[in-house]
Amino acid sequence: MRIIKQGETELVELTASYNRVLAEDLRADYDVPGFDRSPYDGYALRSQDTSDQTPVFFEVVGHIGAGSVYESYLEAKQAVRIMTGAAIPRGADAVIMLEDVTSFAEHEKTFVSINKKLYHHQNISFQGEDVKKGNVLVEKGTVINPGIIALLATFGYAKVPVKKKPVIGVIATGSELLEVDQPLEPGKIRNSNAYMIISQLDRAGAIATYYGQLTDDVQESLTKITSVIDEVDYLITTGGVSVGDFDLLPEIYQHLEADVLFNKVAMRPGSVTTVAKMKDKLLFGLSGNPSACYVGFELFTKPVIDYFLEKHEIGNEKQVAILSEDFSKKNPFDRFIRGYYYLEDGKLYAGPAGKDKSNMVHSLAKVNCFIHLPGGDRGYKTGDRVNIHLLT
Ligand SMILES: Nc1nc2c(c(=O)[nH]1)N[C@H]1C(S)=C(S)[C@@H](COP(=O)(O)OP(=O)(O)OC[C@H]3O[C@@H](n4cnc5c(N)ncnc54)[C@H](O)[C@@H]3O)O[C@H]1N2
Ligand code: MOO
Ligand SMILES: [Mg+2]
Repeated sequence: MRIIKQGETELVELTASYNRVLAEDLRADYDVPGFDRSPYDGYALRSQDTSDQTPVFFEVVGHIGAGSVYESYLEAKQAVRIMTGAAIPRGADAVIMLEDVTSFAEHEKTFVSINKKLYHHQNISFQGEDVKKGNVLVEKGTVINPGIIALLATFGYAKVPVKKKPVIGVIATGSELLEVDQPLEPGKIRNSNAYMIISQLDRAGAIATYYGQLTDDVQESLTKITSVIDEVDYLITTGGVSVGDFDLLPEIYQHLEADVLFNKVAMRPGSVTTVAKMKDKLLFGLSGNPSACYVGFELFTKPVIDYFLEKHEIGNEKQVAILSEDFSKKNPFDRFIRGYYYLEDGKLYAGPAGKDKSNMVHSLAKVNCFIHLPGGDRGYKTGDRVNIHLLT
């Protein structure tokens, strides 16, 4: 976090601002409502003229819908037929609903008979009762949701200042990899990590640029990384970071003269997660194992994206849940179980989303959280309270 940069601001159309990160405080530059208005279809009148002892007849002197204004001043025993959202006429201090009056005509004038005492300010939606001018309504760093879109429109943001998305390159490494449209061959597998990461990047609010897959060849990898590094803010590779004969990333970092910040993490899965710094760019060396790759991204890349976007919350939201299954095997390292959380009877539970091995892919389909089990000399039991990281 200390060495990474934060992104710039750009203006986007209001309709394109959903899910983006607000780059400036959203401040009210006028009261909402901007004028006292009627919350009902009815008649605006002076409450002092009403009575519950005897019916009072009011002359209907005007008729306004939302968007129109009654220009005159309302006098004693006068009423203006007014629709929901229309400005309260000057002189009026209350509104009676249409259902509560009887209207009749006499000498080409219209009257309403009212049999009810209204109080001062009854049924008025006041200027500023929703939003007061000058208030900060949404702080910068907030992800824009549909409600915020409504506020942005209310305050005239045809263009919205949002944080620029980081551009993050994705490269898959491994001579065993086939592209998704290729038929299977002996010993080979389809590259799933790249597409998984591209969608994780999308979910995290970044722009993914996919540079394809490379074989385990130092020169090929060096050429590729060098040629694309200037196009991106950060670069993610998957595979080749462990200690195997064809795990070439450590050597590649050396050739690139990248500063390896760490190349092992005391956790499972994702223990091989490596991060190196090259000029002002970070190179994320995520594991080739699908589950380890997924976890490495969420724990290490996602927070960097959040920071770049200057979000309020860095990293995934944490909660405490009740464990729904035993994890009796003790483990010296912290584990991040690919989990599934659910609410039942008002309580939050979490259990494994499938088999918990770092080389497995099936459990990722159901995962909506990680269950963080700190390493130590004991296992965990059903009913234990555990921290979870929400992924939704
Ligand atoms: N002697 C040791 N062996 C291993 C260790 C160790 O500490 N000592 N660590 C293990 C752990 S933990 C992990 S995790 C893996 C990490 O492997 P790499 O990051 O080097 O990844 P690869 O060797 O390239 O591939 C591992 C595995 O994942 C498959 N893979 C690779 N790329 C993709 C992709 N794009 N889509 C789907 N699957 C992919 C690959 O075929 C391998 O099966 O190392 C352990 N070994
Ligand atoms: O990185 Mo490995 O997945 O710890 O299993
Ligand atoms: Mg390997």
